[in-house]
Formats: sequence, C-alpha cells, structure tokens
Amino acid sequence: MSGGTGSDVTTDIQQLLLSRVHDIPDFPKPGVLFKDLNPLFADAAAFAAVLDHIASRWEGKVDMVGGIEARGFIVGTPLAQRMGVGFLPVRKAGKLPGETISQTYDLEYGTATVEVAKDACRGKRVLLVDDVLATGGTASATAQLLQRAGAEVAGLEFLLEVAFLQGRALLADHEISVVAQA
Ligand SMILES: O=P(O)(O)OC[C@H]1O[C@H](OP(=O)(O)OP(=O)(O)O)[C@H](O)[C@@H]1O
Ligand SMILES: Nc1ncnc2[nH]cnc12
Repeated sequence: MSGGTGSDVTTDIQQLLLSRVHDIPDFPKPGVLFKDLNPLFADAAAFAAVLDHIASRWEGKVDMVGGIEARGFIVGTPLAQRMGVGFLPVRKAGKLPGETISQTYDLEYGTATVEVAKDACRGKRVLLVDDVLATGGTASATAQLLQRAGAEVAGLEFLLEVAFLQGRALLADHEISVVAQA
C-alpha cells in the first residue's frame, strides 16, 4: 500500500497483518493506543508472507536495509537476508562502538536519539524499515541521519501506519510504503 490502492493480493496481506495486531490501550502511557505486532512476529507463516511482500516491492532497488532499534531490527534483518543485501543497524544513543553520527527527535511518548556508524552507509541506497509509523519523528530523524552519513534514502517501509497521527507529513520528500493502515 503506497498510494492507497491495492490488488487482491495486497488486500490479503493487509488483512493478514491486521489480524495479527494487538491493540493495547494506555501503553506505555495514558492516551496512547499501542499497536503490538508481536502476534505477527510469533506467526512464522504470516511474518514470512509479509516479508516476501515487502521484498518483492524493493528487490533490486536498494543496497542495504536499515532497521531502527529495536523493533526495526525484527523486521529489517530477515528482510535484508531475503533481499540478499546487508543490514544497517540504526541504534539508540550510546550503543555503537567507534565514530558515530547522531540525531535527536520527539516521540509520541518522549524523546530519543538515533545513531549510525560514521562510514557504514556512505554512497549506498538504503531502504529504511520499521514496524510502526506513528508521528513520523523517528523515521524522519533517521532519514536525515542517513543522508548526513552520505547514504541515499531509497525509500521507507513500515508494517503499520497509525494514519491519524499523520507521520507521512514529515516524510514528504521520500518514497513511503506501508503494508497496512490502522
Ligand atoms: O513515528 P513515531 O512517533 O516516531 O513512532 C514510531 C517509533 O516508535 C516505536 O519505537 P520506540 O521508540 O517505542 O522504540 P522500540 O522500537 O525500542 O520499542 C516504533 O518501533 C517506531 O520506531
Ligand atoms: N501507537 C503506537 N503503537 C506502537 N508503536 C508505536 N510507536 C509510536 N507510537 C506507537
């Protein structure tokens, strides 16, 4: 789902994914409806189908898959393996050894800083992946980070978009795809 239309196959994938999202009210703080994708990750066949769907969309168009700690690692590592490209870990502050570049951003429930190793993605076409697109703060900060690190952000892919938070508005300069919207 990139522009809001979809084939029957896409609809099947959307339904499959949505059937494996657990809504948790007031987590991690009051007023947030947390979208828990652990039921998808726990279902090998459903998760594989979703990963195959994403891989077919980006195959041949990227040199690396970048995943945002922590849930982006769950999605990004198996996706990179499927696509036959390397995985780029985008980590929260203070976790990476060596020289790093960092970017701070606001979250729906706090603030955070992401970091990448200084020379890990220079000149590479990177597909940035995460489980959820909410306010867009994490993804937008990470896209800026990768560009500052010399990468081309070839696109961004999310399993689930929390549409009412309008995170896409922060990512208007990028190609975005989401498997499903909630
Ligand atoms: O669009 P946004 O409003 O920026 O929110 C989306 C981000 O929030 C969640 O991560 P979180 O920061 O909770 O960390 P985690 O992956 O370690 O659970 C999610 O995995 C995204 O990275
Ligand atoms: N509502 C939400 N559900 C799951 N992950 C999130 N990250 C930011 N907002 C979220």
